[in-house]
Amino acid sequence: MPELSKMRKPDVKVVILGDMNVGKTSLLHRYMERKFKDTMSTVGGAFFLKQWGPYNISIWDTAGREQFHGLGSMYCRGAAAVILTYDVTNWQSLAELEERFLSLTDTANNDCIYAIVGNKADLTDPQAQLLANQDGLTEDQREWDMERTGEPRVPSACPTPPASPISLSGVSVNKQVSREDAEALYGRILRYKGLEETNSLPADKMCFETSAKTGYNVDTLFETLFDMVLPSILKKRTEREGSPTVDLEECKGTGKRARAACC
Ligand SMILES: Nc1nc2c(ncn2[C@@H]2O[C@H](COP(=O)(O)OP(=O)(O)OP(=O)(O)O)[C@@H](O)[C@H]2O)c(=O)[nH]1
Ligand SMILES: [Mg+2]
Repeated sequence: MPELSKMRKPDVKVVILGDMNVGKTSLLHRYMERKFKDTMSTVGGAFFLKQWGPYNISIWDTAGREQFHGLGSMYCRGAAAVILTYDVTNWQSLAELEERFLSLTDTANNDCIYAIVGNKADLTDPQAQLLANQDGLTEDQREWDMERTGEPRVPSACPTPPASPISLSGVSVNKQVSREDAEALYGRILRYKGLEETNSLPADKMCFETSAKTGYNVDTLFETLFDMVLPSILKKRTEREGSPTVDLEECKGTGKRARAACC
């Protein structure tokens, strides 16, 4: 763990919330370390620092266990984005977002962005089992090739998507939460926050289905959010430094491939 005094100062804060076991820590490992690895149920919270172009984004992983619930609103204080995570195979995990986690976001910034994320899509969606990348390789296969040869593998033939989840892994789990359910929750969150749907980011842009296991949609989720919090970063910097104008377009997406740093 790096010394606190040597750490870069975060420009903006993103928090990931949700019930225990939905895969919050796994999503962060997948994004920051490009790996799906064994996890322990999170105790308290953990903090990752991501360099995004010239900016530093802190991403806070939180514990879903009831006993740590009281810490949630502390982690959300000053957040520019909150990722509300559920498990697509577990209806209750979506319900918990509204019943238990939404009120924790009262301490977030007024212009905080909310994303709703259904994880474990690999258990219900054949596309997510394979990963959405064009070569059909999983992130782990790609990483392994790169480490071994220094080159990405050229696929010999275009992979044919499997007909059903059963033909891929032999595991088929019922999907309990549909995209429509998640989008309906997004609408209720906007109402809870007193925001007009017409003036807010649309539900279909803010609801994601991901798989920390295969990497499906994980980069898209984080990188979409990072682009969306740029105005927040720029506003904060302008307030701090008193600089009058910043070219948003110039800064946008500059760090797309920056490697993760974590503490
Ligand atoms: N199939 C599948 N399993 C997953 C996925 N993400 C996480 N898991 C598994 O789900 C379990 C819980 O994952 P965690 O990342 O520890 O969950 P968490 O939300 O951080 O849980 P707490 O820290 O207790 O709040 C682990 O056994 C993971 O291996 C996924 O995308 N697909
Ligand atoms: Mg965890």
